[in-house]
Amino acid sequence: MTLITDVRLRRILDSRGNPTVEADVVTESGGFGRAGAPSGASTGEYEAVERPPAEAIAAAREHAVPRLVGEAYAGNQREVDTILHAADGTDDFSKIGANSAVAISMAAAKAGADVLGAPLFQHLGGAFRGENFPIPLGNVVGGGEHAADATDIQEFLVAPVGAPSIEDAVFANAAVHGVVAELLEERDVPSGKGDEGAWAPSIDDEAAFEIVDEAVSQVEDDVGFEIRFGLDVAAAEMYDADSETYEYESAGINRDTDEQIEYIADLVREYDLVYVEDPLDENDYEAFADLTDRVGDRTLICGDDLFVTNTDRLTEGIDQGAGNSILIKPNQIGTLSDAFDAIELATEHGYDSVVSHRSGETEDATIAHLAVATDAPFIKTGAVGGERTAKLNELIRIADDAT
Ligand SMILES: C=C(OP(=O)(O)O)C(=O)O
Ligand SMILES: [Mg+2]
Repeated sequence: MTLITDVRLRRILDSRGNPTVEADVVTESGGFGRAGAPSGASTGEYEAVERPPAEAIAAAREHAVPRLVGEAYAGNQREVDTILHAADGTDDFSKIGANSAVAISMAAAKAGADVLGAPLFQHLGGAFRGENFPIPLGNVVGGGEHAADATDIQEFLVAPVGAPSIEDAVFANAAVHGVVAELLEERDVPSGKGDEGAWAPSIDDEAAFEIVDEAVSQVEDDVGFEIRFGLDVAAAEMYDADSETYEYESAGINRDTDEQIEYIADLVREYDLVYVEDPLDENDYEAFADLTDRVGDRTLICGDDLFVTNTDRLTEGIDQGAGNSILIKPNQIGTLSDAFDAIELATEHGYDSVVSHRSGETEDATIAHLAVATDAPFIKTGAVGGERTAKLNELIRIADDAT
């Protein structure tokens, strides 16, 4: 029934207006799945390779599609993903492109679920999933590679840790996003939005901390449950290897590695941060381990560019005690099976998984299902904006048994 009979690939628009890959997978019994590849801007050095979409599509049509059509079963995700690896033949998807690979992998999963008549999260995670929901991390202020002339820290992320339901959590994040706008207006600070829909004002990080802290407190008082916040520092983007310092341009400060560790540890204590992603350079496991040692008992130290959803890099991190959580971006590694393996390895070793969007997104909501299917404690997918709410609203639908 789930034998793949057609794979179609096309270029579509992503949220930045750039082309990306969309895949359709059709099965013998008429099952259908469609998925779009996201795309990063602050990409990790060790990510699987995203090829220009036209090239990725041509290469996948030549090398992968013939191996799938009439040969593979969409209901057998491992088989599909193994074939994608074999068709590519490299260890970083540089031949067919991780963008083609991930779009086909996710579309096959959806086609498999369609044939089975099961929601995607259940097809991926089994009958006992669907009760637990991830806490959504919502980006409300940001800069870095996602907006020019804004904060040095890439993302200020709201975490409604005490929300009684996913619906309450999603609306709390949107409310904080709204209050941040009011506070910016009160201070006469004009602001556009960055790539992920967060406000991107021309302020330094210190001012952003004040504003987000105040907005979180206001909304916490309104909703009556605990809301905290966290960061994606995206420190690899600030790190200058020549001077071996982290460059905070808006504040005009450079910090060496010890000072960076101290600074982040102080922020964790001062703002009771619940989450800190990529506080240090993507090559510095040792510094990650040092920071984890200091504050890992009170916050999540998450590796995004550090681990790139890669089990080899996660294994190195586990060995060194670097971080206590991993960001999971399926397109960083190329297939859903690889993303699952990273989550399983993390769980086995007490690392929390944070399933994540990219700054360039489509309406695709696979990551919402992936988070529920794997019982991930957090999902990072923005707070507002159509390509972000596609995932948040899908979580609400999953909770309502309406997917
Ligand atoms: C979502 C992120 O941004 P990008 O997709 O640009 O890597 C991130 O760094 O976590
Ligand atoms: Mg990141």
